[in-house]
Amino acid sequence: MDCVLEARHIDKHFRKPVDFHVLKDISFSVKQGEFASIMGKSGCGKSTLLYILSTMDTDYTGELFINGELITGRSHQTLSRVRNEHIGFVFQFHYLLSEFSVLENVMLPAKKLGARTHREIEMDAREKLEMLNIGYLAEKRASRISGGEKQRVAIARALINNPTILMGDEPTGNLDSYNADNVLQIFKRLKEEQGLSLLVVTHDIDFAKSTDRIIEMEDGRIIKS
Ligand SMILES: Nc1ncnc2c1ncn2[C@@H]1O[C@H](COP(=O)(O)OP(=O)(O)OP(=O)(O)O)[C@@H](O)[C@H]1O
Repeated sequence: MDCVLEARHIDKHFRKPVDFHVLKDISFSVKQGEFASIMGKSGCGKSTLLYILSTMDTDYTGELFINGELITGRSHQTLSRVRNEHIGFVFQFHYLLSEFSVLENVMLPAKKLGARTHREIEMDAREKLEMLNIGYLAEKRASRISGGEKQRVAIARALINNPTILMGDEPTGNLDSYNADNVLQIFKRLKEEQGLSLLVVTHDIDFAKSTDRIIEMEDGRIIKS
């Protein structure tokens, strides 16, 4: 598989309260094992684009391919399957369920997919936590761990269905420099050791410089990639 994600002429308007042309003819692709970042001034359309690329927003023109499969115009059921099977997502805020244990949080997306037994999922979740050096947190309540630990748990959760591509919207935006670097090193390891593809929106120039490629946006367009 060559390209894990391909955007062709993605265009989007927000119609309310007034017409606003937020994305203008966006075309680019992410290759297998590539770690790309998206940068650009606040309001240039990064999050809007990522929302489309992660199949959560279907209100656009153009074409989106994930793993070679045309995603645009498909049913909600298909989008949900593609999202669960192929895409891991890490946000600025972790959105862990605070009343559940770390292990339960990581297992949740795999239980939703329903392709494996509880035991298989639990073993995999523990392995993912170990890989991120937080195996010792498995039984803790998600509300009782630090911000940096929460983000690593969110990464383990994003990896539980073995996605083809990991997308992040400011995944280090809420972290101090130590924990931000920790997340960056984890992403680089996932790329190098597992051939994972990553696409991350960031405001952090040092983070972006550590990725394979910086896609620069301005006023709804890609100006450099
Ligand atoms: N639902 C909406 N309706 C109208 N305009 C919107 C809507 N959502 C976002 N916008 C506008 O679209 C533009 C792009 O927003 P977006 O959140 O994609 O920018 P961004 O580059 O991710 O910004 P930031 O770096 O601040 O997160 C902004 O001007 C924003 O105000």
